[in-house]
Amino acid sequence: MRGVWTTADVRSAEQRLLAVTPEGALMRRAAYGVSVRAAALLTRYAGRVAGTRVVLVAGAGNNGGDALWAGYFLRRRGVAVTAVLLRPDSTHPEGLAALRRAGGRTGSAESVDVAGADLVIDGVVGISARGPLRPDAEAVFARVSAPVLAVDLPSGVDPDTGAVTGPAVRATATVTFGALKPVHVLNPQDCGDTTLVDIGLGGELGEPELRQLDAADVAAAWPLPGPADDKYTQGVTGVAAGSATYPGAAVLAAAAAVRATAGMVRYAGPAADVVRSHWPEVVATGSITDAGRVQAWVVGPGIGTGRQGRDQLAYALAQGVPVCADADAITLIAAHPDVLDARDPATPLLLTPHDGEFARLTGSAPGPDRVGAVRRAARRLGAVVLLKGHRTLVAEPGGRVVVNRPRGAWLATAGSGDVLSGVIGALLASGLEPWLAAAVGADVHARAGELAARGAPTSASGVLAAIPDAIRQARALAA
Ligand SMILES: NC(=O)C1=CN([C@@H]2O[C@H](COP(=O)(O)OP(=O)(O)OC[C@H]3O[C@@H](n4cnc5c(N)ncnc54)[C@H](OP(=O)(O)O)[C@@H]3O)[C@@H](O)[C@H]2O)[C@@H](O)CC1
Ligand SMILES: [K+]
Repeated sequence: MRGVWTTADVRSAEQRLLAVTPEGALMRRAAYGVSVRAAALLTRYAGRVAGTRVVLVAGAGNNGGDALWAGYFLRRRGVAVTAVLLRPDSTHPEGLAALRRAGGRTGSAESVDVAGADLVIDGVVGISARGPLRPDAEAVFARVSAPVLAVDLPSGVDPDTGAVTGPAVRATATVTFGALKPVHVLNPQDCGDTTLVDIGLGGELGEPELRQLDAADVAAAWPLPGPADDKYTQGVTGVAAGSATYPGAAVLAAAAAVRATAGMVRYAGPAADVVRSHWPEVVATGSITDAGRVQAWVVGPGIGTGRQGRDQLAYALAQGVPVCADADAITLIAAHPDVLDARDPATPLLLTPHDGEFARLTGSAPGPDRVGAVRRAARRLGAVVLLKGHRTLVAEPGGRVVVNRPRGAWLATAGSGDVLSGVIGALLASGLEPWLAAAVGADVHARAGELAARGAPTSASGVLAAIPDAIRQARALAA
């Protein structure tokens, strides 16, 4: 599992490390990492390192200091380096002296040939950033046509939320130090390809703000049948979804549960005949009260927001097994919070809203601080909340949050959410703790979307068909 730390965490860890490190050593280590990445980008985009032209854009703080020191290292590799000093009177003195010593030049925003650079290094602002790019820096970046390497993070993007509220740098690549910060996982579009340079912070960092699963985490969590298992012991998933008029959600959610584990899937609802005809391995009945015993319920996709859906939800919540409430079930909970009274508080509940459902559920849209919003919702509802989005987030009431890895936007297709809830339901039934079931389910769902799409639009049925390959992929990468 990869950890992600807030700027406050990183700053205090840095303070402790600085106290026991020779003056300037951390910055030089960080800057050397920037210069190595810069050289790789120059090789890729300009075909060489020596003889290329690099422009540094340096602000007033240590981020600018990093850029200037990186310029010093690049000078030693024969690169022509010019620094635009946004705050000439408060530029990092040692960094500036080092750059000048190595033969680097400096100039004002107007005098430097920014458009002629082979690479631009953004050292405007780092973890002390507040708000968008200021007009002087914005004017410089408006003239940039070369690739941009961001020092620590793209300036103008909020380090702790990844939000962009005005002009900001869009980087080709980012080099960060010591720890990933939220911006790198919440806004990878603006960071480009992020590399982490170890400056020895590891031991000083506490609990991470966010976590990201690796293939190894997914493979380790994925339930595998043992020699003593039968169809019941692997967990029976119950699916209450769809309607006679709209059976699609029922078919997709039940089928996803079938694809996701080797155990048994029961379906209960008005689409029983359609589900059975598509997936004969599903044990289907018309009414949830006749469904028989299950180890987890998926309730909601396509059940409607009327009396029948409400009864199905209340029944599932009263069975003492984990419930994944999706789609219409979320709207029902938002409209009738008392429906949750049927639930024993010890029974895990997992909610999977998109932004609109989240707003209905909590009374306000997630806003720019999506991590804060989902964490608060999980705490208040006493439930695991999976907030869908380009970056899917999973929060548990205790405060831990997992952020999904980006795998393209192909999953934004009708019925995709039904597939996700089926996968998560199967994992819940197998006994995974709900937070992990949601995070692992979202990971495999995203992998399946990527495999199904392979560069062209796909459909929920395509995602469904790719689930086994997605599981194989995660297991192979972890092996
Ligand atoms: N500590 C360490 O050991 C190490 C630190 N390292 C490096 O230091 C960086 C943090 O440096 P830092 O704390 O000096 O602040 P930094 O981010 O450069 O900001 C400077 C000033 O900019 C301003 N400003 C704010 N918002 C702005 C905006 N939107 N647009 C423009 N300007 C804006 C604001 O001042 P203001 O103008 O508001 O008074 C702020 O004080 C870190 O990201 C990493 O790169 C590495 O070398 C590893 C070792
Ligand atoms: K920066």
